[in-house]
Amino acid sequence: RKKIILDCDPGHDDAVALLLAHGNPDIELLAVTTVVGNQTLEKVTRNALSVATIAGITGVPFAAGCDRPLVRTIETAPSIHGDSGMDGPEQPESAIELDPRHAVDLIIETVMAHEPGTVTLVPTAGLTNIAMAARKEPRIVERVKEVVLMGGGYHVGNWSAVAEFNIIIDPEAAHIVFNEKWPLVMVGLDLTHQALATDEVVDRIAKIGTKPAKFVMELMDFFQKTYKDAQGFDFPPVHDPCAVAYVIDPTVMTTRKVPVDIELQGKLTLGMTVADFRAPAPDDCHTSVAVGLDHKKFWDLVTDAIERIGEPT
Ligand SMILES: Nc1ccc([C@@H]2N[C@H](CO)[C@@H](O)[C@H]2O)cc1
Ligand SMILES: [Ca+2]
Repeated sequence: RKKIILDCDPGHDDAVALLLAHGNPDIELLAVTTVVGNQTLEKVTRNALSVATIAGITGVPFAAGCDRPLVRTIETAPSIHGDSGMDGPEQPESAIELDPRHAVDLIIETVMAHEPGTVTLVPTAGLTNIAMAARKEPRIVERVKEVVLMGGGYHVGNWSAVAEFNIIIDPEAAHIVFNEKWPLVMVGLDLTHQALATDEVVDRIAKIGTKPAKFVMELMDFFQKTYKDAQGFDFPPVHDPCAVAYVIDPTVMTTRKVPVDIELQGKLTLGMTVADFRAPAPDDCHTSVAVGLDHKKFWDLVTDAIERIGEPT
């Protein structure tokens, strides 16, 4: 099974990523960590524990991490995720206790406790925790199997004309993460804007008929409304589970090996993930970007995972 640490900011799509990681039999979820992003750290952490309660996730440590970016001020996304960060469904009170460790320490300890080259980091939020972990314990960089992150976009932005939210809210952290020499797959908006929760997809999920399926339905209903109002999409792109799907089955998408770096100075381009498609890619290129999604294979993975979760509570 593939061992992963999910670093997230639930977030409607983070919640689906967590359900996919929990429900898919090929994934061993070693730890879940939260970071400020879609909403404040307190809110996204509460949301993560709510999802764990609904999905019946036990025996997996959940730890909260950084409550603000490395340098800049906090910027959240209530226009998309609402005031709670996961508006739409009723939120259960969670009985799950947070791990007392800081997320950065949980990430470091988990990576160092497993064989080199066996743990994949799956960030689906700003990269503050990941950058801090690499600075506090540089040995994790060569020990991690790979970083598969939802973030960025080589031709698409959503928080500025050319920058994606997870990158631009902490561009200094992203610069650190993209410039460490670990293998890194950027699952950016170019890919995730193909992962639309169409009516057909939502109907498939509704037919599962369990509480977790109903929870996802209510998430998608809210997400569809805000994505329509805020970004003019007919259906919401469910970004974060695309990163988990790649870890499960890399054939779910095509990728290109290209150098990527993060703009830190540009007035118009701050936070842009600049990908250099000029051929040939340097031999020591450690970054790839996701290009084309197999939509059916992706949604098959998501609906299968929700079915496997069943009715845990
Ligand atoms: N408009 C908007 C802003 C932030 C996000 C969150 N950031 C990433 C997509 O930009 C995902 O991880 C998602 O949780 C999605 C839409
Ligand atoms: Ca997210």
